[in-house]
Amino acid sequence: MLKVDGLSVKARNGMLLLDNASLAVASGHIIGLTGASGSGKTTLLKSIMGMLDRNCSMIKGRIVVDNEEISKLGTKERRELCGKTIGFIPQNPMTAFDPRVKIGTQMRETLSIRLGISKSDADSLNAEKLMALNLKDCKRILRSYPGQLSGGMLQRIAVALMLALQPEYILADEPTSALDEDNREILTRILKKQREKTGILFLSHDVDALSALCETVFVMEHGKITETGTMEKLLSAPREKWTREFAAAHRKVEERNFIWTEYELNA
Ligand SMILES: Nc1ncnc2c1ncn2[C@@H]1O[C@H](COP(=O)(O)OP(=O)(O)OP(=O)(O)O)[C@@H](O)[C@H]1O
Repeated sequence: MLKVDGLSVKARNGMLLLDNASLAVASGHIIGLTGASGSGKTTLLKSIMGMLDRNCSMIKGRIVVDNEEISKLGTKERRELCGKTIGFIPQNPMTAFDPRVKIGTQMRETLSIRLGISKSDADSLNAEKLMALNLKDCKRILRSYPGQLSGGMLQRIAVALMLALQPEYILADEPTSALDEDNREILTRILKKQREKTGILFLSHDVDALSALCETVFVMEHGKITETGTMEKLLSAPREKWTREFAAAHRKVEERNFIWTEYELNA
């Protein structure tokens, strides 16, 4: 179980980025986290990863993974958890890779160091996972530098690496944001399958993905968890301001789609 317990994070300028936030992710479950832009979702993930910006610090609370309070560990021990115990799919895929090194080299080194496997085994595992994510041109991808690939491709490569590493917990920050419809569906299917052996914290504004994947969705506003429930319940009976607006916006999209479909049928 990965538990965030009463976490508060403050920036040096005095701004409270997280305010007594608590949630838990158990293996075999996908927990959703949504909320307005700037409400603190990424800060929560960075806190779990031990990757808070230098001008920010935890002022209260605990982060516990499988009964170990990881927020008490030093930087080096914390870094060792990255990849094997906790995997991170960042929101901006460009930040996931070193722009100076070819993708194939980065993936190979990550797997051979983290999993202790040979470079050729790492190459085969990488190719297999890239194919699973619909990146069929994997030879070219492995020979490319990050800047030669699209945002959507880099996002899927970050997911492929995560699948190869098989961490106990995955923190995914808007993993579908740069993907087209087909690839969003493929990723949703893969994460659903991955849930069997992993606990996943899934940050998203994508109602379809949140509904398809998450049993419980947490809503964050101004650094606080304000509301929790199934996506269906949050949309049909929202309590708090942001959730009400989010549900209303979703209804409008659905109505527009409905009108468009009717129009198409009558045209
Ligand atoms: N290093 C920092 N110093 C000061 N303020 C920061 C820092 N990092 C983030 N913030 C502020 O903290 C708030 C929360 O940011 P965060 O990136 O966690 O939000 P978010 O919910 O992930 O947003 P989005 O959905 O747009 O990614 C924002 O107001 C942001 O400007």
